[in-house]
Amino acid sequence: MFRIKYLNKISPVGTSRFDTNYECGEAVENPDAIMVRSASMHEMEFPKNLLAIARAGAGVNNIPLEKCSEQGIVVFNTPGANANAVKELVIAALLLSSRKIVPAIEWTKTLKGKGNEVGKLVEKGKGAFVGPEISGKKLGVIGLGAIGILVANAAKSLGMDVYGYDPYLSVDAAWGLSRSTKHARTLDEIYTACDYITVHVPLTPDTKGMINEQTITKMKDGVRILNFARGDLVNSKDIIAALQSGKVSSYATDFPSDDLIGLDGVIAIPHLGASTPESEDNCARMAANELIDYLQNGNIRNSVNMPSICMPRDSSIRICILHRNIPNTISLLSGALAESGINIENMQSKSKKDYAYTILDVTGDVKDTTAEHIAKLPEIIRVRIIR
Ligand SMILES: NC(=O)C1=CN([C@@H]2O[C@H](COP(=O)(O)OP(=O)(O)OC[C@H]3O[C@@H](n4cnc5c(N)ncnc54)[C@H](O)[C@@H]3O)[C@@H](O)[C@H]2O)C=CC1
Ligand SMILES: O=C(O)C(=O)COP(=O)(O)O
Repeated sequence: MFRIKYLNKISPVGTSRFDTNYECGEAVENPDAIMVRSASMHEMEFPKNLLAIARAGAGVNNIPLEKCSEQGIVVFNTPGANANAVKELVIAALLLSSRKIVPAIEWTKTLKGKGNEVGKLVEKGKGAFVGPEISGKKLGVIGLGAIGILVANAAKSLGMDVYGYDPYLSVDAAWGLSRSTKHARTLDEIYTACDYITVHVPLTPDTKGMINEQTITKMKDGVRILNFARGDLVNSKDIIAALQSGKVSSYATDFPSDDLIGLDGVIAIPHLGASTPESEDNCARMAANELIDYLQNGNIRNSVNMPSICMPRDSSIRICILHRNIPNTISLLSGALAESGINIENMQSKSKKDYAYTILDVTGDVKDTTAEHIAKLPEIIRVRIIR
């Protein structure tokens, strides 16, 4: 029996994947795995038996990754599962930031009760809400991952001239990107050329505050900035000053903060990027499948802190070992198993930065003490035997 704790509401399309071998819910104690969306886990103490955390979504800045790695907790996310939902909201925000739609709707409400005058008042007042078309304008997309690519391609099909910047662009991503996207080799190319700039990078120490006074200065006067990635990518104080001076004409964000709410030029949306039934279902399904395959088979797919390994199961006993990525660990492991008369039938080992994962399918008399014996070897973080 595995225990799964939910820290946020997770779509039943995912939770229904857990059969009677699982006890699941928000009240579950001492879990073997956690499913989470945006709840912050930084202050949490993790139980010793916690094996995995699945983020039903993309961003993992709410999870203490280093602490998880040190404690042998595999962290999964669901790459691309909510990308279309975010893309659609970003396209809406491009138009909202251009056409003054929100203040215009608010103004229209003030005409309530004016009876037959409404039509005349509309025609008289609409001049205050003129805004440019996006067709033919330059859009800079920073971060060409699952979301950035969809945004770039959709903007292209709406007639925009799209510039993309991503120094770590994956080969798969490159295949998906419209060939007409202009390759910006530096951020400055985006900053100086673009009328609209949209950010789609993860929040990390490197990207925190990347949109700030210095970078805004390089941008075109009247630039429109969109942030549907994470609030801390943009320095609030600096963007507010730039809005007030007119340097930035609009800031659309999915991450409202107290200082931004209600300011002229700010379009603040309550983190709705992934809030569609389709994306909630996709993320939950993918996250649940990742957990099930890890808990039952030791397979790792889409982990952000550990390498991916998927090995089909046969009738052997499986030993799963999370360890540090240092030379000689594999030979220590095989030596320890040989001493206990255990034969390795199949194995895979992969590393990711400082950590590595090894799956051994074995035959022989595997006792529970075997795991304890291996766990005492240097640099071993966690050992699990799956029968
Ligand atoms: N508003 C919302 O509800 C949602 C927000 N997000 C946010 O959007 C971010 C991106 O999501 P995905 O596209 O799904 O992730 P992804 O991992 O597919 O793409 C991120 C891209 O950013 C690139 N990148 C990393 N550092 C960079 C840098 N310094 N400069 C330029 N590019 C850089 C990577 O190479 C990668 O291609 C997430 O990390 C999350 O914070 C994601 C989903 C929903
Ligand atoms: O996937 C992401 O990174 C998101 O920001 C979506 O967050 P949510 O699952 O809607 O709380």
